[in-house]
Amino acid sequence: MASMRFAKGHGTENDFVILPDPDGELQLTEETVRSLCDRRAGIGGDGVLRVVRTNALGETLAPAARTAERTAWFMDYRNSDGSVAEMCGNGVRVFAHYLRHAGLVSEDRFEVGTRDGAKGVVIESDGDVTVDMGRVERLGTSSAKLARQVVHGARISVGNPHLACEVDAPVAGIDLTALPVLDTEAFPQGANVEVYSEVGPGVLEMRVYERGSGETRSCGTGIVAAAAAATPEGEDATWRVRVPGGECTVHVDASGARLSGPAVIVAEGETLLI
Ligand SMILES: N[C@@H](CCC[C@H](N)C(=O)O)C(=O)O
Repeated sequence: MASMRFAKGHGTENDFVILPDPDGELQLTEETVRSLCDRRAGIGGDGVLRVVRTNALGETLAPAARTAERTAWFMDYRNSDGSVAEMCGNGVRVFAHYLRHAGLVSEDRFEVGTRDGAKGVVIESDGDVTVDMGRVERLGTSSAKLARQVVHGARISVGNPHLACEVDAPVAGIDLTALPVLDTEAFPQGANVEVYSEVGPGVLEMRVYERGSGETRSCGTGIVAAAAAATPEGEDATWRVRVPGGECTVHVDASGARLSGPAVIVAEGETLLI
C-alpha cells in the first residue's frame, strides 16, 4: 500500500484533509476522497484540498479558471462525496494558511488558483485570512423542500451555486437532516442551501446544507451568499455571520465580496489511504 503526507485543517470548523502534491503526481479518485473524508474509517473532513503547483496541473483549466494560470499554487477542491466543486471559500482561506505554514509562500498577500479563477488572499496580522471572493451574481429566486418545510430564497452564484433563504425563526430549529429537493431547472448542477436570519444590526445567523458534503458547520461561499442576499441590491454592507462552527465577516459591495475569518492547521501526518 502506498502512503502520503497529509495535514488536517479547518476554517470555522469547515474541515479539510490537505494533500501536498506539488508536482501533480497524485491521481485523486472519488473513492480515495470518500475514504479520506470518512469520519470513522478515515481522517475525516468536509472535503479535500489538493495542493498542486498550477504549472503541474495535468488537466486543462476550465474557461472560468483561466486567470488561475498566473498563480503559483492551485487549490484542487473536492467535496467529501468525491465530487468536484468550482470554489470553496473556507477552503481557500485554509489553503492559504497551509501554504504559509508549510513554507511554500512567504508573502502576506498572494493569489490562489481555483476552478473559479485566481483569488487574492491576505494573511492578516492576527492570523485571520481574508479572501477576495470576486463577483457575486444574483440570479433571481427559487425554493427548496427541506425535511419539514419549504424555504424560499435568492439564487446566488459565488462561482458555485447557492440558494440563500431568509427564515423568520431561529436557524437552530430548522431540520437540515435531509438532502434539500431543488428545482432542477434553476439548479442543473445542484446547489448549496443556506438558511439565515438577521439577529442584530449587521449580524446574521446561518446554517448550511452543502452540495456533496451534507450539513457542515460553516461554508465560506454560503456565508457570502447569505450576506449578499441580505444586502439590498446596489448597497454596500459589512456582515458578521455566525455559523455553528464560529463567525466570519463579509464585506459586500458592487465589486463583489471579501470574506475574513480564522484558518487553523490541527494535525500533520502520513496516511495509508492513498
Ligand atoms: N465549504 C465550502 C464550499 C464547498 C463546495 C460546495 N459544497 C459545492 O459543492 O459547491 C466553502 O467554504 O465555500
